Amino acid sequence: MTARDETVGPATPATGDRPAVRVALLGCGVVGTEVVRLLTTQAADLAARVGAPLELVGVAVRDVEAERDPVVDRALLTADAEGLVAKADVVVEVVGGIEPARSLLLRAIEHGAAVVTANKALLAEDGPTLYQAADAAGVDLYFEAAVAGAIPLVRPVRESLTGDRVHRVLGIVNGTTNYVLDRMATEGLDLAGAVAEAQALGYAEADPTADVEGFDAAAKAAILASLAFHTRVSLDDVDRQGITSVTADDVAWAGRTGHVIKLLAIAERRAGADGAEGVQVRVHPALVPAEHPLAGVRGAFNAVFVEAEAAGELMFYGRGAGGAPTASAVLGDVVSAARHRVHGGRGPAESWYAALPVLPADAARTRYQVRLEVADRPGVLAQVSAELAEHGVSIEAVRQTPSAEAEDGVAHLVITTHEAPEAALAATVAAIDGLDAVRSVVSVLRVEGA
Ligand SMILES: NC(=O)C1=CN([C@@H]2O[C@H](COP(=O)(O)OP(=O)(O)OC[C@H]3O[C@@H](n4cnc5c(N)ncnc54)[C@H](O)[C@@H]3O)[C@@H](O)[C@H]2O)C=CC1
Ligand SMILES: N[C@@H](CC=O)C(=O)O
Ligand code: NA
Repeated sequence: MTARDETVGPATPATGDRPAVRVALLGCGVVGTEVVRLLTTQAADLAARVGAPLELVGVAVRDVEAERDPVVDRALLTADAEGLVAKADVVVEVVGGIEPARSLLLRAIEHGAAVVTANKALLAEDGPTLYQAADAAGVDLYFEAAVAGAIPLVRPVRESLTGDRVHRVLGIVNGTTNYVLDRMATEGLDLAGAVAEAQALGYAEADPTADVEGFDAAAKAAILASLAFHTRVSLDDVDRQGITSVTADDVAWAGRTGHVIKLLAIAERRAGADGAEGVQVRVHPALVPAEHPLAGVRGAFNAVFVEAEAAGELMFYGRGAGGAPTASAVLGDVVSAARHRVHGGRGPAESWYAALPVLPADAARTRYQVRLEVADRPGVLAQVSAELAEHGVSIEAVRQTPSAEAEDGVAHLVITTHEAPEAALAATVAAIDGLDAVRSVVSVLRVEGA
């Protein structure tokens, strides 16, 4: 046997006599319960990967008497979250919302604990406060679960691509709305019916506002934009439109024109009005060509494209929600933070050196599909075309069909434009709406991913 042979063989967990890394869990709902399950069932493997055992020292809950999954040891439950964070090396926050999550995380950091959170709402509203506190205390702040659940996306953008220059991030980051739009397209459901189905399946909450109004996707877009462009971007900087205005008719027409409607989050570098580079971040429903990979993202799945200078186009796909998938991302962060406790080292701090201006919504340039009900008589198309030309919006295609539902003498006009500034398109639509021959502007949807 050679000297080399003696060094190889089955791996032995190198935990030695190292003291356990104490983990505190704040919140024991959908995600928290699955975090406990992984910490419990994977304990030996996690210890081997960290180099020391992970000891769950407590689980802070609102109601210690409530019925829970048997995987949660009731002896660990406490209503004293503040007291718990003072006893931990790593604090995991899966409570959600702004307060008391923010205060608890800040308290944990003050005590010198590394923190792991899945809380996109808090990060998008007040991430810099947490980053600054973590930096001052010299502790880790990890949040892979906050964007696209199980999909490794935060770490690739924050760490793997930090040697490159990201141009654009585009994707589906909300599983609930993707499920709803998918059911509308495949089953012909209306929005309310599809949302009710999503609620019954546990995707949408009883109050589905954060998902259907695009707040959840906008928070994730703000976090991704901050990481990708080394610039502080908050929820308020995101031009946000949810899916509540998407009708069954819009979905059916999308299909007829070779598209599907998806709620997209887009963050990109753009030149502002003064020509200087800035960042534009938006969330809105958009028509995606049926052959585009995003069109094939079904059900509650997420998928995100990242376009970078040297790397080119990267695609990340998987489960963006759900207890177990989200817990997978949380545990990855726990292991990273715990390894630093055991072996030294730090995760990345906030990087906002580029401080690019966040550009207003009208800085965006996209293609559009405008659907109109018009009088079915000679010259109407020419009038509409003239308005588009007047505002510098170039037409890519026009399709005119007598509308099956419309009364006699009314035609349905579907105009697809070339890329146009949002402001020019808005002015064009207002002018078209004012034409006598135009009965109504039925819908205006952006076209992305062509
Ligand atoms: N459920 C999912 O698919 C995903 C959730 N997330 C994020 O993970 C976090 C947790 O989400 P879920 O587990 O789905 O929510 P959840 O509502 O199921 O669980 C939150 C738990 O925290 C408890 N809680 C509230 N205030 C508390 C307090 N002061 N002290 C202790 N416990 C308190 C609640 O009683 C509840 O049991 C949120 O930030 C959410 O945005 C992120 C990705 C996916
Ligand atoms: N509500 C979110 C899940 C958490 O991020 C979604 O539907 O994607
Ligand atoms: Na993720």
